[in-house]
Amino acid sequence: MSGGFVAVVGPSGSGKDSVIEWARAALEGHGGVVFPRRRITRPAGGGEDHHPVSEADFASAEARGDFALTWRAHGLAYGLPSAVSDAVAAGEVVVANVSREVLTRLPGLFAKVWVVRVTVSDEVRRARIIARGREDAAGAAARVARPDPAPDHPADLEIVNDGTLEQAGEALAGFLARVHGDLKAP
Ligand SMILES: Nc1ncnc2c1ncn2[C@@H]1O[C@H](COP(=O)(O)OP(=O)(O)O)[C@@H](O)[C@H]1O
Ligand SMILES: O=P(O)(O)OC[C@H]1O[C@H](OP(=O)(O)OP(=O)(O)O)[C@H](O)[C@@H]1O
Repeated sequence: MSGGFVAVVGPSGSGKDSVIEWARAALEGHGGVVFPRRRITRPAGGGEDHHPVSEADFASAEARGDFALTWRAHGLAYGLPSAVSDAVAAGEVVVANVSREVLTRLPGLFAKVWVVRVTVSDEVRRARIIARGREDAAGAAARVARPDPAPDHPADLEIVNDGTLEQAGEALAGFLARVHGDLKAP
């Protein structure tokens, strides 16, 4: 039985990484739901526990076929390791924060795909990006202004992250537990 891939998408600052981290901690020990570290050409830090890589190392890894999925945005390269494909093939549910640009590619890569869209108002987003402090003022403004590259793509779950992180995290954790349970159902 194959598993599937849960794409967590949404504009910068909507809370994707925070909600994923909350769900990861909540599902610790649950089994069958995995949260791979993204490879990003960005130095360590800034909230997400990603795997920082240089541009050169990213390009070599991409050429070797070390990635299940790659994309570029914000002047950075992002990749998910090829172990993600193996995990899905082995029946696991893999959860990752990805660009909305890759959504149309996912059904060609994984047996099952679910899309979780995280949203919040532009005012809240702007304030959260600035408070996060990862980007300089220009970088933060560019993230606020980036248009949605896939505005009409449907989602299986929408999380409006305008309440507490716990509320949003519980929504994702509950969805992941359901999806995983459905895969196991006879
Ligand atoms: N529900 C929430 N309430 C308050 N702050 C939040 C909430 N969700 C996320 N944040 C904060 O907003 C900022 C952006 O969240 P982040 O998870 O980095 O978003 P994204 O990955 O979508 O860019 C972070 O500093 C995070 O701590
Ligand atoms: O094409 P988009 O849907 O706009 O997304 C572009 C990229 O930005 C986000 O990552 P990143 O962690 O760098 O940014 P964020 O945390 O500010 O969203 C997202 O996960 C994508 O990798």
